[in-house]
This record gives sequence, C-alpha cells and structure tokens, in this order.
Amino acid sequence: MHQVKMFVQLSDPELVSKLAKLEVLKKFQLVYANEFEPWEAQVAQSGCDIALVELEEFNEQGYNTLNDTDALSHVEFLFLSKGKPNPYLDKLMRDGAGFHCRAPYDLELISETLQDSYELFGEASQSSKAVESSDLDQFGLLVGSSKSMHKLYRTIRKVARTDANVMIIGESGVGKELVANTVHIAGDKPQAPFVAINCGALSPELIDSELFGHVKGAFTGAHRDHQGVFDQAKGGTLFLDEVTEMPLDQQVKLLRVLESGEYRAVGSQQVKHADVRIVCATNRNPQQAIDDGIFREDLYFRLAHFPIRVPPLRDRGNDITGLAEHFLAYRNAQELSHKRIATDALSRIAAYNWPGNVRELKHTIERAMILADDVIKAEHLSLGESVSKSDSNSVDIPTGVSLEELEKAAILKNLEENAGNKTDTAEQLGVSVKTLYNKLEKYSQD
Ligand SMILES: Nc1ncnc2c1ncn2[C@@H]1O[C@H](COP(=O)(O)OP(=O)(O)OP(=O)(O)O)[C@@H](O)[C@H]1O
Repeated sequence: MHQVKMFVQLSDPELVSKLAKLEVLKKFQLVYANEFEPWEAQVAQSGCDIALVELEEFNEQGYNTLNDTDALSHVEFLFLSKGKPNPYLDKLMRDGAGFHCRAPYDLELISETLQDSYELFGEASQSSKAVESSDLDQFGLLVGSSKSMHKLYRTIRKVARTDANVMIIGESGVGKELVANTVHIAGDKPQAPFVAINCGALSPELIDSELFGHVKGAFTGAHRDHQGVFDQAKGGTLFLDEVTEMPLDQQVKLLRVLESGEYRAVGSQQVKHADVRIVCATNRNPQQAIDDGIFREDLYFRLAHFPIRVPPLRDRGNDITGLAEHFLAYRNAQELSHKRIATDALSRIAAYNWPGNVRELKHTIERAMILADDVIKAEHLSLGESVSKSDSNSVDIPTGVSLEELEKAAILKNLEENAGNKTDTAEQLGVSVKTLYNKLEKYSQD
C-alpha cells in the first residue's frame, strides 16, 4: 500500500505524549513542522496527504497562504484547538478543510478519524486502479480471454455456419442469450432477423398466438392480424429462451412444427412454411428436466442437434476481474466518469463464487459505481457472503439516486437471491413474470 504522509504541528508536550501512544500513527510517514517558517507555508511543501495541526493562533495571512498554495484541495486537515472562536478557522472549515476537534480531546475519536483518512488515501492513491479500458478478447457479443471462453468461441464459429438447431445450456446469467445472438451473427445471414422469446413468460392462453400469430377475429380481442415469432424471424434465427419451462402441450405443438416444417396462424387455414433456425436455451440440466417429466425427450432431440455448454463464471479464471474492469471501463466511458477500483475490491471479486454469474457481476459493478464517489472499495460490492440475512433486508439508500435505479437494484438483488429464478423473483416483488422480463430486457439494453 502507498505510504500515507502526515504533516504534524503540535506544541503542547502533554498532548504530544498522549497522541504518541496512538497505534494508528505508526502507519503514517510523519513529517514534523520546523520552527523557522509558519506551518501554513510548510504544509504544501511537505507533499503530505493529511495534516494534524494543533492550532493556537490562526489569522488571515495563514488562511491566504493555505489558499494560495492549493493545500486546501489536496490535504485533509485534522485541527486540534482549545475552542477559542476564530473566523478564519471557520472559513477553512466551510472550504471543506476537514475536521476540527475541540479540547478536551477524545483520543479514540482522533484515532478513528486518522484511520479513516489512512484508508482513504491509501486506496485512493496507489492501491486502486484507474480503469479506462478493457483487456478482454471479444467474439461476436461475448467478451473474455480465458481458455474456456476461447473454446466456446471456436465451438460457436463451427456451429454457426451450419443449419443445426442449437441448444445452449448454462447456469443463470452466464450469457446464454449473448451466445445465441453470437451464433446468429457468426452465421451466414447476420442481417436477417434475430427474434428472442421467453418460453417461461408466455401466458398459456396467448402462447399459440405468440408463436404462430393469429388472424383478425380468431378470438375475442383479436382486433387485427398478429404476426407470431415464426413470422417475425423468417429467414433468420428464433431464440427460444428457457425452453424447458414451456407447458407440455405447447411442447407437442412446437415439436409438430419442427417435424413438419409447417404451421398455421390461430384462426387461419393457410399453411405456412417455417423458415427459421431454432436456437434455444435452458438453465436446467436437460436430462434432469426430461427425467422430471417437464421436458419432452423427443423435443430435446429435435432442438439439441448441437448442444453448447456455457461455462459458469467461476471457471473463467482471470476473466472474472477482467469482466469487472470491462464493465467499469464501459460505464466510465458512457458516463464520462473516471471511477477507479481498489485492489482489495478486485481481490474480493476474484475470490467470490458468483452464483448469479456474469449478470450478477455486471450489476454488482454498476451498483458499486453508484455508491462509490471515486474509488470502488470492497464495502461497495455488497457480495452475498459478507451480508448476513438481516443486513440484506435493510436497505442503505444513497441520496441522489433515481427511482428507476432503485427499482433496478431491487429487482437484481431479488433475482440474485433467487439464483436467477424469475418466477420466484416476480412473486416476491409482486409483479407479473412478463413485467419482470420486460424490465430485464430494458436493463440489458441500457
Ligand atoms: N461474456 C460476456 N461478455 C459480456 N457480457 C456478458 C457476457 N456474458 C454475459 N454478459 C452480460 O450478462 C448479462 C446476462 O447475460 P444473458 O442474459 O445473456 O444471460 P443468460 O444466461 O441468458 O441469463 P438467463 O439464464 O437469466 O436467461 C447481460 O447483461 C449480458 O450482457
């Protein structure tokens, strides 16, 4: 850690001997004031981060010297005084010089204040990292330089050029939708439509219409013709997310369309030819879903010509911190900010298990950026491990944050706690699954 420098100007020998007993002082490189020049002139020259000053006399000249040397903007002051009113000291305090403790001194408080300043300057200077760029390799929409990601890139490149139906398998938040989109982009028709639908969020009454469309008058409320996703994705890719959550009778219908290559809009006699490549995803183990009777085995074989497994974040080595820096760099660029990250925060990120994978990591960084003024520290990360159940129920809301940000934070936190399960999350938040999907969709475009 960077050696934090403290300028010391003390005259009362009794106070000196009391302060000398404070353990925290050993952490600083101390620079003592000399007797030949006014201390105000020495502060800026000393190059210190903190100034501990016992104040007896302080006048306009002293105030001006501090102002002229720019010490006020670089140095944090801790003044100790007998409490005699002094307008120039008041002025300094209004300028944001730091702390002023009046006698009789509370040594514990002084010690804590010095410790806080020590941590602030230690982290703000050297043990934090400026993050203005990303180091990670990229393929399509995916970023990551780890071996497991490069293997995934090669797999995607191979399969993208074929017409095989692809099933993407991976834990919640690993980037399955990005993989699906990248399969599309890396294929022969990147300009063709890519249409995504969440099978878990479809209402059972509207599912036929969502998939295959309907014609005007097909049912009450069908005021006009509606294109289903098979029409919308014509010539391109149809991404069926959470396919194992589709109701069983719908799975039968989907299977029939995949076998015959034909479908009809609800209320229409016209047979249409299905001209889409199907890419689907699940965060379940498909074999387990089949054994549990919620997913048809014949549909599985139709959909999983080519299964792709997306590695969880914990298997991506240095990509974990690489992604944290990537998201930070992109947000910095977007918001024209220069927020840094403390090295111990990066170590916490590397050591954490990330049950919510890349999504959780991304949102942890975004939340931390809201909470941190300049440097993201470990305490801004609010990682599950260090948060006890009762802590996680209390909300620490910073000021100046929009309602929209708060809503987003609440949704993402619940989602993380439910290990990505959207049905449980929606229920807990008192919104429909559809609303939850819409909001998540919006966040992913932010
Ligand atoms: N390799 C990656 N590079 C950059 N961003 C990523 C990567 N993987 C995931 N993300 C980001 O993480 C978030 C979750 O990704 P995505 O929605 O693709 O995951 P998912 O596995 O489909 O999630 P779910 O299981 O909830 O459907 C998105 O914001 C996405 O941009």
